[in-house]
Amino acid sequence: MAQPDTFGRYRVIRHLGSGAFATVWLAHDDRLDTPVAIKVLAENWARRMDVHQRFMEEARILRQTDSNWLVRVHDLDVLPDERPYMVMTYADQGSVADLVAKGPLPLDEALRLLTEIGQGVTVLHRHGTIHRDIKPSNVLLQSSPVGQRVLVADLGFAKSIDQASAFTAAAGTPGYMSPEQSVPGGDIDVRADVYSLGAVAYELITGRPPPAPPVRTPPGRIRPGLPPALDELIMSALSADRVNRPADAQAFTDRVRAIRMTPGLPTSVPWWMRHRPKWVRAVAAGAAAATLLFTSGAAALPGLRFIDVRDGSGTFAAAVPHAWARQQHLNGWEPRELGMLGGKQAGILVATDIGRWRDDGDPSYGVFAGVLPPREEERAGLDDVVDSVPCPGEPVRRRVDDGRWTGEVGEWPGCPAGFGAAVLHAEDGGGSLYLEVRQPDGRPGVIDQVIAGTRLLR
Ligand SMILES: Nc1ncnc2c1ncn2[C@@H]1O[C@H](COP(=O)(O)OP(=O)(O)OP(=O)(O)O)[C@@H](O)[C@H]1O
Repeated sequence: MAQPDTFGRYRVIRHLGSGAFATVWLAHDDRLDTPVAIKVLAENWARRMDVHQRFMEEARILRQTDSNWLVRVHDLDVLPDERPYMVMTYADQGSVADLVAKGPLPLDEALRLLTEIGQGVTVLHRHGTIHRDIKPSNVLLQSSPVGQRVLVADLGFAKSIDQASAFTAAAGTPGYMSPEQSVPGGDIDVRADVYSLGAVAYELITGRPPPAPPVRTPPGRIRPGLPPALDELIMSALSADRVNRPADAQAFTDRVRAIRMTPGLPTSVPWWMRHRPKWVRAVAAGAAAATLLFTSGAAALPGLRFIDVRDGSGTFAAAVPHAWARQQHLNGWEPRELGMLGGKQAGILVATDIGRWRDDGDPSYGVFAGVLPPREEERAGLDDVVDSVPCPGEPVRRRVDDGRWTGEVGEWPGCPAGFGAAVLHAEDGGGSLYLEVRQPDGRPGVIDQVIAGTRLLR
């Protein structure tokens, strides 16, 4: 596709991207001295009357709504070959899809974005329009004097609420699309957009879109420590039956705003979710990391062979079942994720699939062990961690006192991921550890075996 020099009075600078129906160019309005984005209908669609009309309709809706939360259309014109083009606000900071491609977002940022996206969709609903294709790549970002601003874009599938219950072709993007949208001719209303808002929320928080409906794994299972009200809101928005969703974008956004006001919201992204690409490299480097693995001298459970794994700083060694040690992250952890004081400490995570650590829908087997910060050592106990554990109910507790460690173990028998945790203090005063074991088949004695083979090295 050759780059045109101009569209009317707008001087073309470069190609920004192409979608299924249109191409978007960055151009400059020399008269007003400002950059603009120009969307031109693709040649192969220009003669399809329905596509042509939809393009014009998108431009009209964006012009009429004229909102801070939606891409603004400043002009609409036609090229000599009769293809229409619209002149829009230029979003200079990419899209929300670019942000989430780097991993889950800090909670405060995710909630801010959700509030602004919800405001944009609310404007559409008030205007009598259903967007029908809300997804991270259709939410653009623009810098402004007061910080980054969200612009909901791409109304190519938008429908007027009055017509939506009449014949409606199936449209939307799998993963973000409500179940009723996948039925051709199915009647839809504003709650289809509420489903998509729930799907975007799910992705901002967990780093991945929700599974196909019906969605059964709440985001809090993947990212523990979320306010329960947020888990409830996202799961209700993702209800397969729209009767159970918030009534419209306004109702959804009001609830996000209320959650943003909750005191003491955890802000940072849990350490195990932050560096996914690094873990993948750690797996690739598995052979090199073999120097860190030794067959454990500890007496093993029948059928389960244990190996020693040392953390990258050489602070401690832990015994873990050999079959679980497919992926390793050996470079420390952030005890702040458990609400504790202090910065980064030595820690390891060894699991069958680190990306699914704490995912109850499809759990992995694994062991996490991390050194507790010195100020926490004296007072830390199981009570300090139960709220961060991704399992319902109370644990079955028992004391540990094996000559090397004293402390407390908790096991959650009702938890589908077979979850056990321990807070341990070295009897020689050398330090303290937090330990998690996940084993969906719930073999008894595994956590004791891990504890027996775990020791501080200095
Ligand atoms: N106002 C804008 N400012 C900056 N970039 C934009 C703007 N509008 C669209 N783009 C970019 O142009 C590209 C094409 O956008 P377009 O809306 O045509 O299609 P799409 O959303 O990528 O795909 P589809 O419409 O098939 O879902 C995208 O990369 C989009 O981010």
